Amino acid sequence: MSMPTIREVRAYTVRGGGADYHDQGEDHWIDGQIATPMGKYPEYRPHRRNFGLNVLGTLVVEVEATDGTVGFGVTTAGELGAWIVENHLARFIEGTRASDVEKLWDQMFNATLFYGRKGIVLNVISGVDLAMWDLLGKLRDEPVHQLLGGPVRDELSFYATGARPDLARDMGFLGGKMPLVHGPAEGDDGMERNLAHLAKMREAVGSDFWLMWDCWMSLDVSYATRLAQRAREFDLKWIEEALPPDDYWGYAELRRNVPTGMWVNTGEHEATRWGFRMLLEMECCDVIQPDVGWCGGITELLKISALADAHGRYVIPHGSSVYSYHFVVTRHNSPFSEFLMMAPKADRVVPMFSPLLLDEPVPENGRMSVSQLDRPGFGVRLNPDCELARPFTH
Ligand SMILES: C[C@H](O)[C@H](O)[C@@H](O)[C@@H](O)C(=O)O
Ligand SMILES: [Mg+2]
Repeated sequence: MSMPTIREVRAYTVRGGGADYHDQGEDHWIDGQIATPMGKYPEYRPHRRNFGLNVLGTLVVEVEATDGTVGFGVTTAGELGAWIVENHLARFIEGTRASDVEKLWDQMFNATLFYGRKGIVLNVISGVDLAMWDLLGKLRDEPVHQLLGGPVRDELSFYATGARPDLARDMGFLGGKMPLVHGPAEGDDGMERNLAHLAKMREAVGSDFWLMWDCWMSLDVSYATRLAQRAREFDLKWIEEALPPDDYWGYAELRRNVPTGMWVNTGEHEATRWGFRMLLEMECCDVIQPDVGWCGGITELLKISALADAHGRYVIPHGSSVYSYHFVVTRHNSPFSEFLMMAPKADRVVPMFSPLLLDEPVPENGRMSVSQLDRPGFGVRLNPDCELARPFTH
């Protein structure tokens, strides 16, 4: 088969869930009080929408091949991302061979280096890259996991992220990762309240269930060290993203400080092989957690993962639903996956990118068979009920 080229790229935005899963209505657990780097300002403490966690919205990138086949990818980037795709990246995408993902990635990254490197530009590059892999799978009539070398196991197993690990246990998950509620600005009282909550959850779930804390970049080395040491009593499995992403030195120190056996995990706000090289070479963490929609897409995640493997580290991607599943199932050093509980009360399993995608598989009893991923590309469709806007055209 001769490989078609890309005829057109289109960038759309959509609000309310989807890839910007923090873009939820009121009373969602994900927007309750959670420790954040903005928690030192009392007015921005009660919920994260206050300081604009949901400002970006979802970016949907569609790539249409000359034979009419359309691939798409989603990420968190909204209008800003749409502008970058339409006004800058389109020149590299259109006319490229649908299988030339490496060359396209290299061109997009190098052409944006003067204002990119991390953050929203890498989200956008990731979105385009996911669209290209989806297209390639559809053109070859194969799931993306086959394009990546094929599954190394028959099923995926999941831990749940949400406010109710006690309910996640009953739903069959391996463990529950809770948001830390109180940050350093809330002093000793906040520390005691965090520990009391962990104690209560350990009591509720028993001893054979993982419990973790997601600290969402909110702590400093001293607070995180004290928290981790005191959490040992309650068998905390890992402490996640305890520090700001640029504090590689702090992570290395924290990793030396935590009790033996407790993991220090991080990386969901890190990007590219160079960012992860810092985390790995500086021995910042036990597990890296790249988000395939933010770190550079599948093309870059393959490199990050190989680097982690050479350092003897697990790669447990952050969220990202099918975009993660197709990758995780092909890697020996990705033995389990995250599932984000997007039901407002974290009391039932709903698709992670709801309502944007149709056919999005979800775990049952904490597991998912690879056969649920056996559709061309990433195997999902855009929900026609979600109103897409195309703010810019080129
Ligand atoms: C619960 C955390 O604060 C984030 O909302 C969560 O999305 C992320 O950090 C995660 O690891 O899933
Ligand atoms: Mg996290």
